[in-house]
Amino acid sequence: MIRCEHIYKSFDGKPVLEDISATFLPGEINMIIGRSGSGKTVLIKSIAGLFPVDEGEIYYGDTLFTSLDFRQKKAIRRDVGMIFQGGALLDSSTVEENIRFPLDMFTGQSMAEKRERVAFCLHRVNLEGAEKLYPAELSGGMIKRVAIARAIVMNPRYLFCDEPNSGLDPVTSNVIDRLIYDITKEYDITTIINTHDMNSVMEIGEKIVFINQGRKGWEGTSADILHTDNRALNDFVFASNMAKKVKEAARPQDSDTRNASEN
Ligand SMILES: Nc1ncnc2c1ncn2[C@@H]1O[C@H](COP(=O)(O)OP(=O)(O)OP(=O)(O)O)[C@@H](O)[C@H]1O
Repeated sequence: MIRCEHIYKSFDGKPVLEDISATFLPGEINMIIGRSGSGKTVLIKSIAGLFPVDEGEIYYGDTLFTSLDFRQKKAIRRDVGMIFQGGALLDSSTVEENIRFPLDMFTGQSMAEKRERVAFCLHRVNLEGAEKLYPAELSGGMIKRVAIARAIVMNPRYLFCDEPNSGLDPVTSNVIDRLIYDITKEYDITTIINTHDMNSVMEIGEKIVFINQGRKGWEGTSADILHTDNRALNDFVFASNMAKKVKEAARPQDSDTRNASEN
């Protein structure tokens, strides 16, 4: 579990996050949604410890992460897997070297042990046999799968994904979503995903936190989103005509309501 209490963060005096509190549970797909520039990336990077917060507390389980020194934070980071926009693979390293990187950094395992673990993770993301390929030889969907394999190679308890579907077609996006969902359930990971992809929210989202101009605008389940009165959230969710039509189709017709109350 990860818990944020009253997080504030500003850059050069400009507030970006104001009074954000939220709890993210293990074994669940927790999603942070909001418009471009609302502060999602700054929030997930603050939670991951990549940005120091100005005020507030972040707990990993019972551990107050924000009070730890560098060495103690590094120990917690062993339990964290991250997937960044674009995949963030090392272009001059093979798939195997990219996935092995956290093992090289954090463990004293033998090369045989590391190879075995890399092979297992590649199998888990359906990329067996891709060990010797370079990132330039991979499709966008394959790059994301390698990034997922690298993120899970250390058996993380926490998984942070910043726009994991950016640049992917809808079908490949669904494959990546399903993979992240399955891994989260399989290993009981506390997964936090930043997205503005409403399809992902409805497909795999469980706990949703809506950030509006740096503040928490709403939180609830993906099912609740369709019925909220929150204006800013509705403007965000139903920005596309297709989404509006889906909502209208889901709404009971006036005649249905009348019939129901008459019966
Ligand atoms: N390192 C930084 N230095 C200064 N300002 C920053 C920095 N990182 C982010 N910001 C500012 O913080 C605000 C929120 O940015 P952030 O990247 O968190 O938005 P976002 O919701 O993730 O947007 P998107 O969906 O487009 O990725 C923006 O105004 C941005 O310019």
